[in-house]
Amino acid sequence: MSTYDVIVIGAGPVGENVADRVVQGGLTAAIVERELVGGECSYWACMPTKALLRSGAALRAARQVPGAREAVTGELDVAAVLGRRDDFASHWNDEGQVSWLDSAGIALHRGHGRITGDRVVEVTAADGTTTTVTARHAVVVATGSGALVPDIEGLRDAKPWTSRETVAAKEVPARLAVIGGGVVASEMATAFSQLGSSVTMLARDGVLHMQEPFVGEQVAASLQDKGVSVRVGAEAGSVKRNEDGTVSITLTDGEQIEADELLVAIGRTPNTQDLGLENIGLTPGSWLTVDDTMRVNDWLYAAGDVNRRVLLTHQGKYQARAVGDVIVARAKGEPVDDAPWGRHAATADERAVPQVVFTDPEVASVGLTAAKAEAAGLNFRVVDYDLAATAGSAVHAEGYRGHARMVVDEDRKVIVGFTLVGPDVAEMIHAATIAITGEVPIDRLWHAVPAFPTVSEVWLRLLEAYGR
Ligand SMILES: Cc1cc2nc3c(=O)[nH]c(=O)nc-3n(C[C@H](O)[C@H](O)[C@H](O)COP(=O)(O)OP(=O)(O)OC[C@H]3O[C@@H](n4cnc5c(N)ncnc54)[C@H](O)[C@@H]3O)c2cc1C
Ligand SMILES: NC(=O)c1ccc[n+]([C@@H]2O[C@H](COP(=O)([O-])OP(=O)(O)OC[C@H]3O[C@@H](n4cnc5c(N)ncnc54)[C@H](O)[C@@H]3O)[C@@H](O)[C@H]2O)c1
Repeated sequence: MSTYDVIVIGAGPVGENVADRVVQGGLTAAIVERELVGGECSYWACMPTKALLRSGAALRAARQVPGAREAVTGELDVAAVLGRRDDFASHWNDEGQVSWLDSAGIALHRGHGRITGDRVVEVTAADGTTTTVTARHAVVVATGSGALVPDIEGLRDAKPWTSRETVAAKEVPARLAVIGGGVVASEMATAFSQLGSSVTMLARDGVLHMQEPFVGEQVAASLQDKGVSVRVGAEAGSVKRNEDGTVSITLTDGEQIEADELLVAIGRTPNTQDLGLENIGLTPGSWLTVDDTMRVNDWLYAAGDVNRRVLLTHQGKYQARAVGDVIVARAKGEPVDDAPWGRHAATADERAVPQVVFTDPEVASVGLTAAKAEAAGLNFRVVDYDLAATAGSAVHAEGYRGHARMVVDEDRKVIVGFTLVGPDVAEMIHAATIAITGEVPIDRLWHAVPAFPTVSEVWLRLLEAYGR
């Protein structure tokens, strides 16, 4: 069969969810994938990175509780951690996800997809053979993103690691240098220092600087405690891979840093370079601009990383649910609900994006930072509280250190931003996501009583500090 109702290019988490939603809505769908079904997230990003980080976090947690601490007598078993990572990456084999596609009734075309005309996609398989597939209703681009490598002298020739090589590393380098201070840089500096690397982080613009300022301060301090050299403001001027395999990085101020491997983690570039965008009047290599239903034009949609709205799996999958449903509605001539917070609009992309950074301490945030509330021109108030002052934190871990901030829209009396930094705060953020998405009035939140003694008691303390 070469004609389907919907063709999805890219079988990452987003593409898979679009196709599933479309089929559940009664249409036929094919997915085109050039590498592994499951995409970046399954094999080189979310899952394996969290597996690399979790063992160190569990060890830290045990060491912070007297009684458990005494039971921990050794160090991390590096081989076991890497083995667990391999399991989480399904040993880079996509059989499991392919059988899921099968069971969901989604056709798979393996190969590189290129758009050659309206609703037409040409698929080039690994052996060079081509197939043409046509969509009756829509083509959805869900091709994701790749690592951005900047034009630093000698960098490309030095064959740096991107997130892919780092996440899939078979051995732990003795010395790892990292260019970047964002999410990948911070998580991988945490993971590799736990695994025994001596890590130098060249954080030109600061550590996690897009978050509230106290986040970067606490994460950088903790990385330094682990022996990571955090060099805020340092910029690589040139890079050279030496004959003995080591890497020399010369900073713009002339200082030289030596390492065994170099990770470049300075952001992403869209996978649209060879997608045939020129055949439909769009620019190859550009991010795809979409409306709130992920529509590019009357038959083309783009969801996930490739539209640059939010580069996170859960938010891309949320977009996938909206776009899958809206394609079905439009195909069947049913009403489209694309008003803010409507079923077919990805409104939360702008108002309530949760993110967890799995550093030690963890960072969990949703909605606006104070800086973003200021930039949006809101009349807002910031309320801060020390997480270590909750009874739950003292029980949770000795020497618990953490912080919470709530940003309140004073005109509407609702929370518009919430940030936590502290050990194991990841699971606490969904309460804030619900408060922001539900626009729960502060007066009503007063009646949401946190259980004692949990770290969530910070909600009560923040509301008291706010003036309830
Ligand atoms: C190191 C790292 C850690 C991360 N950790 C997290 C995390 O903990 N939580 C989180 O929410 N997000 C995390 N992210 C972000 C997350 O990985 C992405 O947001 C997510 O993978 C985007 O999904 P996607 O389906 O849009 O794209 P992808 O997962 O990139 O999938 C796109 C797919 O399209 C295929 N493809 C591309 N072009 C073509 C073509 N022309 N023809 C056929 N197939 C094509 C690719 O091979 C790929 O399989 C992390 C990212 C990185 C780099
Ligand atoms: N836990 C998670 O949710 C998770 C984990 C990893 C990655 N991700 C996602 O993957 C995406 C990519 O992560 P990332 O860390 O590559 O990007 P990022 O945008 O988080 O951070 C990039 C950092 O590099 C800096 N930078 C930019 N250009 C530079 C240059 N030339 N030299 C030095 N520094 C430079 C930026 O100031 C920024 O601090 C992110 O958008 C993130 O959301 C999410």
